Amino acid sequence: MFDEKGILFVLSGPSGVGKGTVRQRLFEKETHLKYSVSATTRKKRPGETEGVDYFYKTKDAFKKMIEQDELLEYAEYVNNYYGTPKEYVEEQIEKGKDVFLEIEVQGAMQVKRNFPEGVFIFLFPPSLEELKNRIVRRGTESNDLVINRLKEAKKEIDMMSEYDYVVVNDDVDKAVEKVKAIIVSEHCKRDRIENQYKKILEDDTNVRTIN
Ligand SMILES: Nc1ncnc2c1ncn2[C@@H]1O[C@H](COP(=O)(O)OP(=O)(O)OP(=O)(O)O)[C@@H](O)[C@H]1O
Ligand SMILES: Nc1nc2c(ncn2[C@@H]2O[C@H](COP(=O)(O)O)[C@@H](O)[C@H]2O)c(=O)[nH]1
Repeated sequence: MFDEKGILFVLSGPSGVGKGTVRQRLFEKETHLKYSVSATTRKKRPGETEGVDYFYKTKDAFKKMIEQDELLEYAEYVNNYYGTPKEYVEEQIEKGKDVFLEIEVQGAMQVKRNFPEGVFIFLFPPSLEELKNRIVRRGTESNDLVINRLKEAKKEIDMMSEYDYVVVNDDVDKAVEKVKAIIVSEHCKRDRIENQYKKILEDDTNVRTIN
């Protein structure tokens, strides 16, 4: 009702916790959200599509994006670069659209520094064992890479207190409902703080007479 700018929602958490799964289910229900497709230097996995899952870049092309200040944030994660193209996010927020980022923790902390009005949600695994099982079951990483991702996971979980919200992903539907509730709650908050209420306080025309 009162919002002019959109809200930036940042979902992060360790690899394999279910960020992509929760995000996909959320987008089936919350069609107003805009997903920011990241750039990465990692190789395309079977079933992934350029421009839908990621913009796949060489290391040189990625470094050029950094030099030209095209990224809102970026991080080196398990020997690859990942980053959020800035222009799309800024355009959508200006147009009043809510933007959703699904990124790892180092990048989320950069966004928090540069865009503190964002909303930061940490997706938490039921246990480290279940996290490991999920990455292994997904079958996209070699055993060495699973171990590297789990080592990163412990560092990432240590940063959890920096987030506005923590959602445990034991059940996907329940986790999605919680993220939806966060979105509604943040809109209610912003409606109150946008200072638009001053227009109502200054408008005397409706309180003088009936008809
Ligand atoms: N609540 C859940 N219960 C059981 N399995 C789940 C749950 N959520 C996700 N999974 C499964 O766990 C695996 C990892 O999920 P997903 O790929 O969404 O994680 P991610 O956090 O996006 O990982 P990455 O950061 O590596 O991209 C997938 O096989 C997915 O089907
Ligand atoms: N800092 C950023 N992290 C990102 C971005 N896009 C994705 N990611 C995260 O990287 C890891 C690994 O992803 P995977 O697709 O190789 O499994 C995962 O935690 C993603 O959420 C980004 O733009 N910036």
